[in-house]
Amino acid sequence: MPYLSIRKVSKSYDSHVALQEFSLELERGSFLAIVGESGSGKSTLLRILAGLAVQTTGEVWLGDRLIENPAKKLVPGYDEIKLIHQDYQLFPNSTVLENISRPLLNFDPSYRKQRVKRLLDQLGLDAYSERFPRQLSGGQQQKVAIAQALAVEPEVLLLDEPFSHLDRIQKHKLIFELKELLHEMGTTVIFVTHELDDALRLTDSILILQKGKVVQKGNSRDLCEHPKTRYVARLFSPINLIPDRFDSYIRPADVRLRTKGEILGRVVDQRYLVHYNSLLVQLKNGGQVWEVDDPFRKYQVGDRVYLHFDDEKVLVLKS
Ligand SMILES: Nc1ncnc2c1ncn2[C@@H]1O[C@H](COP(=O)(O)OP(=O)(O)OP(=O)(O)O)[C@@H](O)[C@H]1O
Repeated sequence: MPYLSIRKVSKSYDSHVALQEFSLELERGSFLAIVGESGSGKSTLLRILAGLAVQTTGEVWLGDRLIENPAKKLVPGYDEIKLIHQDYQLFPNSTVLENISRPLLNFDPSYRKQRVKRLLDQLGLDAYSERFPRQLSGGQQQKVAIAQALAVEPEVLLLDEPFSHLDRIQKHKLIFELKELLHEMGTTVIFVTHELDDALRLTDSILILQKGKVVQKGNSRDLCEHPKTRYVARLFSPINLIPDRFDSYIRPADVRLRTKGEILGRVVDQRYLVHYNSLLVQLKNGGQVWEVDDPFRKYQVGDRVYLHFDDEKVLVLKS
């Protein structure tokens, strides 16, 4: 039986449709990442799911409970569903321990103490419990905000790009730690981001939003091999438009470099990457520039190269 059920939810601001009719069912304890560019409606959806924004149509159900929006509920939001976004607000004059304790003020003091101790331990914050937020790094502050949201043991955690203040290494470490912790707690998680790489570090279950509309849902392999739009294809790698063939594209990794052949070009740039060199090749006819992988690091700027690809690797993408 689906646990979180989103039924025909949509949102318009005057005549602007921020989210087209959206339906989704999630099992308890499952993880989903929603990937979309800026303005695609990700935050709008999460705020509706958390009961913090009024939808134009549709309903959200958690088990057999209807999630009421602020038009119906005097105190918006639910303890069962927590939303964390990048602009978390910690209490500046409270210590880490006090910040994490706050949501638990109405709980039994011994439970509160034990719960906060566990969260400090789980998020690796023990050493900082007596510090104030200003005495912490961005990553540590973000962990405190996460601990605060987890204090009441929400059943659903909605993550709205909460790691965007962190550098790549810190971010990936935190996603990894959080993934283990949330699986252990059995939390149902929806993570929205515009970075596919971040999404895939948390889960392989991906939904792509474009201009307020779901364009595709699946795992990374489905999406990479059978993208429905150019945007979905480009989340994985650049794509090169094939001359004289409508809406046909090829990925840099699917182009082979030869010294003889059909499509002639000249290498105009070369970048050293961990598994291959990435080349920019200017095509002779038309002057278009292709991005091509050179796995044997064979070619230099100025070299003439011929480009080959198998037809089965061609992606036909109309939008
Ligand atoms: N209060 C509002 N009034 C009018 N339009 C709004 C309002 N909030 C959001 N929008 C519009 O709705 C659309 C979706 O916004 P939303 O914030 O959900 O996108 P997003 O995918 O979360 O973007 P980002 O990644 O930049 O946060 C955008 O076009 C935005 O301008």
